Amino acid sequence: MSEGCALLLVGCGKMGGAMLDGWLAAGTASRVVVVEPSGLPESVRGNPAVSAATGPADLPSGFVPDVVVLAVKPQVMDTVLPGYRPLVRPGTVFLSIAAGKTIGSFESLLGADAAAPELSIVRSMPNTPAAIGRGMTVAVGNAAVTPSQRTLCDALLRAVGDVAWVEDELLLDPVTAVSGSGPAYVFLMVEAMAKAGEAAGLPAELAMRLARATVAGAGELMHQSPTPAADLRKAVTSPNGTTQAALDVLMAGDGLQPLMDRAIAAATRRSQELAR
Ligand SMILES: NC(=O)C1=CN([C@@H]2O[C@H](COP(=O)(O)OP(=O)(O)OC[C@H]3O[C@@H](n4cnc5c(N)ncnc54)[C@H](OP(=O)(O)O)[C@@H]3O)[C@@H](O)[C@H]2O)C=CC1
Ligand SMILES: O=C(O)[C@@H]1CCC=N1
Repeated sequence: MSEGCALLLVGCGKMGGAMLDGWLAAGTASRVVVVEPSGLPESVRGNPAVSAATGPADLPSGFVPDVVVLAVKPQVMDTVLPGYRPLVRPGTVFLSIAAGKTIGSFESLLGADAAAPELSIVRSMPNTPAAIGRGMTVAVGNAAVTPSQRTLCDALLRAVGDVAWVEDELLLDPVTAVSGSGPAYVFLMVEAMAKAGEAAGLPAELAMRLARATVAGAGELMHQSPTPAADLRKAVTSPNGTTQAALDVLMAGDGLQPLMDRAIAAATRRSQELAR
């Protein structure tokens, strides 16, 4: 279904660029036009399937995208999107990856009646492991999205990792807080483990090497094993051993859980604010 789709990518920074590499590697898009102030990223220069445009008025003549991927920052979406109104047509689906921006806001920015059957919009939230095909994306579509458009968007998102579809758009705020922003929390944990290792006497370089390898190895173990995370944790924890001593701190009433609860709540609130 998705073979050979024509794609317009608006914004090719960290996230758009990572996804573009995945689509080209998987062959999910056969023709891509990229609108990005810095031009085409290095990784796609010279690829005959990809061309650059400076804006909506500069698209190749006769180019009719099946999908318009919106990958600019939420803060500039309101100024950028109205320029793409002429692309609204029954066969084209708009696929956003922007944090916070709601389906309702896209409907008004694209200038179509919210009830217009031809304005197909999918709002999604990927994450940066998409760069290595190990992303996690959650998506929700409006009523106008046809089964084939949903299949097409699913194929694009699946080319860079796993995909879950939800019916309730409000879930996208906590989704953003958990999986969209989540990689940053894990990288911070590596930094914190390395710093704590240094404080305990390890040379800085060795501490960072241990922290990085441990988080990467534990992540890969979890990826390859169907065992629940709590059981993987218990398998490390010998009764009255070293892990137990650390977990008594991390799992105390003032340990990791209340901290994570606050962090996720703050990110969820920020996602809700970005909608305004
Ligand atoms: N980074 C992440 O982990 C994730 C990001 N997202 C979402 O992805 C979107 C992009 O984020 P991210 O890739 O991190 O940000 P980036 O800043 O790396 O990418 C956005 C790109 O859009 C470009 N841009 C600005 N104005 C225009 C325009 N008028 N037309 C086309 N391109 C334009 C920017 O160029 P310039 O820098 O020159 O302004 C920039 O290169 C955001 O909406 C974010 O919420 C979603 C999930 C995860
Ligand atoms: O920080 C942000 O707003 C974006 C959305 C999720 C990850 N990065």
